[in-house]
Amino acid sequence: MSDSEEEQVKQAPIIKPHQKQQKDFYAEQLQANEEAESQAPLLVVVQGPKGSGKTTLIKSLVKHYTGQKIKKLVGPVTVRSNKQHRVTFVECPSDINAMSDLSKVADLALILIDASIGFEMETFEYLSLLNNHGFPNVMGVLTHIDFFKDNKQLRKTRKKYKKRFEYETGGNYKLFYLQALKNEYYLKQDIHNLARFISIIKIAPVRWKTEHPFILADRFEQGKDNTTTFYGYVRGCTYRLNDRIHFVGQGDYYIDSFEEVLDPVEIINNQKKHRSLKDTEKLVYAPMSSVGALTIDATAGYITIPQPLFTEKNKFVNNEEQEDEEIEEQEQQQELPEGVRMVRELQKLTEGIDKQLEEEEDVQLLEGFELEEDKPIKKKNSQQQIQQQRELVRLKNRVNIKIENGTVMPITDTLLATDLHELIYQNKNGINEFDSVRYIPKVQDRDSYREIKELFVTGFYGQTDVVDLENLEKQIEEEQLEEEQEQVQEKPDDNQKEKDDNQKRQQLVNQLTNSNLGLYKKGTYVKIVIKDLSSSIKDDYPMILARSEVGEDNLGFIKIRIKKHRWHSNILKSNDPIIISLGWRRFQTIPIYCVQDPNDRLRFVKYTPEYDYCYAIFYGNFAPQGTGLVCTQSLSNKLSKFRIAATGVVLEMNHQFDVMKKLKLVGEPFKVIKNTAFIKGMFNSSLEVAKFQGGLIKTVSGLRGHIKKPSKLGPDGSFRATFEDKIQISDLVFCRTWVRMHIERFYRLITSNVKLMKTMWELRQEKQIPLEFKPDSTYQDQERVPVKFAPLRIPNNLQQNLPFESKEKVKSLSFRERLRQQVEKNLPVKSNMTDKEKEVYSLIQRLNTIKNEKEKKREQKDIQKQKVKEAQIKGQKQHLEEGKRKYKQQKQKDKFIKQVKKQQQQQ
Ligand SMILES: Nc1nc2c(ncn2[C@@H]2O[C@H](COP(=O)(O)OP(=O)(O)OP(=O)(O)O)[C@@H](O)[C@H]2O)c(=O)[nH]1
Repeated sequence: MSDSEEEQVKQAPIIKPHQKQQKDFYAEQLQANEEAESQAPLLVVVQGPKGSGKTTLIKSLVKHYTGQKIKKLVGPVTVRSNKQHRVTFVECPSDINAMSDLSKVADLALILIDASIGFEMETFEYLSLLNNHGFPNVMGVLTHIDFFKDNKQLRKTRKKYKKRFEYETGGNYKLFYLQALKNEYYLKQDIHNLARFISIIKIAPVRWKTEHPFILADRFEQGKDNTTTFYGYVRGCTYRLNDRIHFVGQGDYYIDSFEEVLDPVEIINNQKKHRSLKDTEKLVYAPMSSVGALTIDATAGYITIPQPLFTEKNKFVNNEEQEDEEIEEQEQQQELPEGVRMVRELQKLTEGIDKQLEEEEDVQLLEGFELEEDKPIKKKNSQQQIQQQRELVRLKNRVNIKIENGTVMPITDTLLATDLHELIYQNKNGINEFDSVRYIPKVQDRDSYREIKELFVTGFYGQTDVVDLENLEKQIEEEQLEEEQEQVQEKPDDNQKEKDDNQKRQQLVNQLTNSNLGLYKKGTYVKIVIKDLSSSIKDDYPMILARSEVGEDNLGFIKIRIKKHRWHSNILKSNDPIIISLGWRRFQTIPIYCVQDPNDRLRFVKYTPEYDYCYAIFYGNFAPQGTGLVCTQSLSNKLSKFRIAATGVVLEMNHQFDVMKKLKLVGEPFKVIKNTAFIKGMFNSSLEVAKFQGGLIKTVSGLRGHIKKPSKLGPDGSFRATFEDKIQISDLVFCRTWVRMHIERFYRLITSNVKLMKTMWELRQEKQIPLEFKPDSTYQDQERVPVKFAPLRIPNNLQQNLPFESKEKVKSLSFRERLRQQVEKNLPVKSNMTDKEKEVYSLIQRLNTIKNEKEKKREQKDIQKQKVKEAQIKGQKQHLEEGKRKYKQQKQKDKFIKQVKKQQQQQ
């Protein structure tokens, strides 16, 4: 061994035996956990709009898996799909609460789409709910395809729906087609394909469920002492028992008792490889529905026997009719299976078989066959039965029966078939059981087999059929050999046996410790008792009992990222109540919306943006970061508009959040001395000024300044401020401030009998209050007078010190300019013109003056005309608006009066 290798060996950790044991133990535990995890029934939620075929689909699937027919479907239905796999089907009502609850628990969602209508609003709502509560596996199912008679149109529609479904679900999920209905069930082949897909589907883990155990109750009972008992499988993950439970949609309750009970649809744990089920192993568990003839309600179970099987025929019908009916019945019975026919005939009997046997000698046990020789053999319907008859008669003529003491008794002609059984099997222990399939008595040992064999000796005693006996012996020997071989094969080696024993023991220990520690693994069937349930339970509504996680029932402020749903018609308003579905709980709260400024300040916004994200802060129960949530505005199920108002995700939880609203204080200067200005109108008292001392202020023109001290000049609340330059007296001065917004501590858990807070809109509608008119809030035309600034005059001192570039230059003036200056300064003007030129010049001047005057007048007229026109238009507009307002008010009044009258009439 080289040095490096030696070093490696030295560095490698030494695994001690007890460490290995521990490692093995953990590996086993892990494996056991994995096994247990796979054992919870797959929860399939069947969702779709009204009349899309949800019930029909569940019934068809149950019939496919178990052969059982469900008459009335209520609540969850669990079926055994194969030995290791169970499936629970739940129908999802169109109620938004039920949809939201079931979207949180589904392993697989079957989304039904009625092809004759197309995608409906519920489908999009449910997809949105699934999206925000951790997207589980989804599958689309297209029903009502038989609505399309034209093949081309059908193909086109299927393609269109497939494309849309893929777009909505992200392209990873399948869309199944259910071609048609046959006898109120979908076609076998379609259902077979769908069932196969359900059985093999790999379930994507949803984070919420892997951390939050729950029970979807499939049965409940209400006791006399105000207790309610729920039964269901533990799902999600291992249930660690605590003293409280959250009944989704009902509230939190203390657990009275919680225990494991017998699983109604157990997994079959045998080692055989094939997983398919025998008929006897097929099982459906639907305690609230009526399956086949069995109906279970809260207090009792009933078996329904179809009408024709138990009603006695009317005895007073005339004979002809009766005969006709009998013929009809016979014809019907010929089509029925033999077993059914026998049972029906037995039901017709007015007295017991024993009595009939006593009274009559020729009672038939085998139909169409009489053992009495005198009587002719009756005509049979089927060829097979005739053959059977002949063989039996032949047997009867030849048979001699050996009785136990060895004597041979010849058969009498009148021997009854019933006596045959007694004669053959009398006093034989262990051979009374019949294998009804093969008609071979079950035998414990070889001797008894032989004894029975002797009973079937044909002919006289002594002339036994030697070949038969040999065959039989051979057969027995072969069977024994086979049995031994099987035993040898099945016999496990000692190690394996020991391992199995250990495993069993470990399982038992685990079970005991788990139940003592209050751990209930996923897939355990449990019974939960809670007391004093405050409201009644609807059995067609999902009953989800979730573990109350520590901290999740605490209340505090939560910051979420939220986005208005693109299909919701209105934007959301701050301080308007909203219903939020977060975690297991649904509650009403009052959020305020905000956005984040670059300096991390949360700035209040009155409405949510139309297409963008913003933040919302509300008072609610805590949920882990990253949990998705869905907001709705009401619980009403009117489908007039898209019910999901917004969706979001939890970002942060805290006892308080600072959401600030911008507030601009405006003031006017009333005295300006150089860079100092005295400002009024910004504050109401000198105390307020003292609070803002040192604060930053700004003029409209952009000059910055500081608030100095309260001033005695001017009204109360005036102050002295300094600016970086002298401000104008006409300037406005602003002070930008922020006000902390109050977030309401309002929280109302949604239960079945909760009263919700109304939104402003609802209140206005109810009380007929029109929108408040604020004249200040309306936009008005602004008339801005242009400011006349005084000409710039630079003092001589300053001008002398200025650099040459900025100095005033000596300009050479033109003749005209010089003239104007002379006129302005009243200096005598030297004229070079002749008299004639002067005359012409003065004439031109006069004409110009006249022209200018005329133009001036025309301009003034035009302006006046324009003003008149504008005034006319303005007047018309105001008049129109006034008219509109009055009309609206009148309409609202009429509506209100009508409602009042209606209410009075109803009273
Ligand atoms: N022609 C045709 N009829 C169908 C199909 N699927 C369902 N139906 C019929 O549609 C009707 C409604 O079916 P249901 O299974 O009760 O539908 P649902 O979704 O459970 O209805 P709700 O419980 O009212 O929400 C029944 O009369 C069905 O027979 C289909 O593919 N083709």
